[in-house]
Amino acid sequence: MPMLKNPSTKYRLFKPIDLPNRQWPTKTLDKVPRWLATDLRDGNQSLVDPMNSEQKWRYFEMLVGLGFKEIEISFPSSGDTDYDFTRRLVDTPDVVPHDVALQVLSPCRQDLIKRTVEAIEGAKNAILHLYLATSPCFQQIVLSQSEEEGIVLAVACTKFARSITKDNSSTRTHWQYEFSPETFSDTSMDYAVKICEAVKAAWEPSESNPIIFNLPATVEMSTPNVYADQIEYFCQHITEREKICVSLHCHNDRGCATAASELGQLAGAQRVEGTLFGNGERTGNVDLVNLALNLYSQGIHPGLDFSDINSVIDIVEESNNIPVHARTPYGGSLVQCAFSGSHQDAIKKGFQARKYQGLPEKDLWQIPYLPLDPQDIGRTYEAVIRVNSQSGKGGVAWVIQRHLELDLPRGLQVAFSKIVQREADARSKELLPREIVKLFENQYHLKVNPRFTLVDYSITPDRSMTPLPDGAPVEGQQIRSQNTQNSMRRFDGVLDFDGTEHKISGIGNGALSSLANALHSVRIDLDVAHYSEHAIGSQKSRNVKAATYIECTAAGSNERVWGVGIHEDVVQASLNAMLSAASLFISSRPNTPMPIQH
Ligand SMILES: CC(=O)SCCNC(=O)CCNC(=O)[C@H](O)C(C)(C)COP(=O)(O)OP(=O)(O)OC[C@H]1O[C@@H](n2cnc3c(N)ncnc32)[C@H](O)[C@@H]1OP(=O)(O)O
Ligand SMILES: CC(C)C(=O)C(=O)O
Ligand SMILES: [Mg+2]
Repeated sequence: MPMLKNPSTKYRLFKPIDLPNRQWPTKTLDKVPRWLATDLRDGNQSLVDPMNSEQKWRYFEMLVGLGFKEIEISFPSSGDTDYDFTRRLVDTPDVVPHDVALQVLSPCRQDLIKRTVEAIEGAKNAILHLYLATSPCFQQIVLSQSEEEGIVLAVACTKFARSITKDNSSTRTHWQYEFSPETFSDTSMDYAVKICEAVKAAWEPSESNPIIFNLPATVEMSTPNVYADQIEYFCQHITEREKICVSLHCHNDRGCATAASELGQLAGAQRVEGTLFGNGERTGNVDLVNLALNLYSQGIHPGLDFSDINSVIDIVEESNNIPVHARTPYGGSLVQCAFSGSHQDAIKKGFQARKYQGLPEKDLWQIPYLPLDPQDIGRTYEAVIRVNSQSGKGGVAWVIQRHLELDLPRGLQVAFSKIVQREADARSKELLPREIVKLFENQYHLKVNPRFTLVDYSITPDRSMTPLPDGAPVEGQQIRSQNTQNSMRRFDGVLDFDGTEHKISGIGNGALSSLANALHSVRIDLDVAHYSEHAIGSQKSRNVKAATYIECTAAGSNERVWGVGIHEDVVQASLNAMLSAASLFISSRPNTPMPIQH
């Protein structure tokens, strides 16, 4: 068995900055940032097979449809695909809405900046984005550059960029400028501020057209609070703050990109760069769906429309050729779904309370275990509860309720859930709703004929006032009274038992009890212990039926069986329920002698 090596000489604890008066911990995230989607650049550059022009086009249209106003569309100097795509977007009328700015990225190299500007020139609104790494690690290892040389290069490139963009008198574009001190989160804060001051002086931003300083956690190096400190430090120390838009660009190496982006906003950032579902280099960029819906589920509209999240997922998955993980916040296929019994029970009670109990703030979403209403992102309640061997009665009852409109009484929930549990254990897999419904219909003979069926019957007032035979059931309070004047009823009928007909008759104080009494003659001695009913179907369509549930105890034993009957006629529904229980009873006792032939 290999042992994880001692890391203490190989890796270092990240050294936090000293920020004694930090303000961000007491702030609340209640503002919507400027969103920048970099799926078509940072996301795209990390794919095994980068998107082709058609895929980029479709993705771009989706981003616009979702409401993004700033979209990083390409790295035009990387090659023809990105360059041509950029030009195609710029040159095709009516594709880019007037209020959408197209962002393009270039390294600090004049030839590449020139090509980048050529690609985007003519766009109504463009953001030219340059990057240069500022951490000691990158300066020493990658760029072979001193801090001073870095500043000189950044300033020279900014001035060059300026000369061919906003200072170019023939430009048709409204230019914004973004500078990213790449690897900001591993940079000395004083140096980060210093290089940005120099870039700012070179660009000369205004309040109405601020420069964007995008402060990336190019590689996530620390806990999110440290990143927030760095952002607050930068915001405190950079001058002319009103001419600056501070932007975040968090990667997810430690799995904290969402937290870092949220805390970074508390620390003063106004803008967030990321991708849908967090595609991007290595573990990805911050997930903008996550951030946006975090705001939404706090009652703040993020300005992005994820009301049809499944369509978004389809396009993202097809374009990236990477599946959205089932546990991805909000979007994952299993995120609004519970398998475990106690979660299902709580969710079911939550929906019941929402429907039936006038909760104090009736519109407020208060469903246990579901922080967001699945319908808000275009999902239904159907799959909120799914059933496997970890599930309980509540989950099973939910499925039956949603698919058959049956509100099973608690005892029946318990009884049926045992059957489902057995089946799920035996199969070691999830039971689909249609399989659960079929189990229920088979168990209670809703579709298949019960072993007992009534070929013919009549229920008449018992004028003979015959005394009740021994053991004839007296219907309980919950049993519907059939007659107030003469409480006794006589049941006469022909019963088919497994293909053989039997004449039966009995007396009781209602239809149900007279049938139960009549069943004595075929050696079925059942007492009704529970009876309940409700209507199903819509009153409007006049397609209303009665659903009846009875629980019977076998005379002289503790055995209990449930029966379910559904019929347009309420009396027939209760007789069906009785026969359903009787069928279950006889099937549960393989050694029961055949009923007496008449
Ligand atoms: C953190 C980020 O996501 S940054 C964005 C990264 N995205 C991409 O790289 C995708 C597109 N890239 C490309 O198509 C290519 O890498 C190009 C066109 C930019 C450059 O290609 P090449 O000239 O072949 O250079 P190559 O990719 O091998 O190496 C990068 C070079 O740029 C230098 N470099 C790296 N970052 C920067 C920068 N921000 N500014 C200037 N030069 C830089 C490196 O030091 C290296 O220089 P060297 O050749 O003198 O050692
Ligand atoms: C280009 C920059 C912003 C980048 O993608 C990063 O640092 O991660
Ligand atoms: Mg990045």
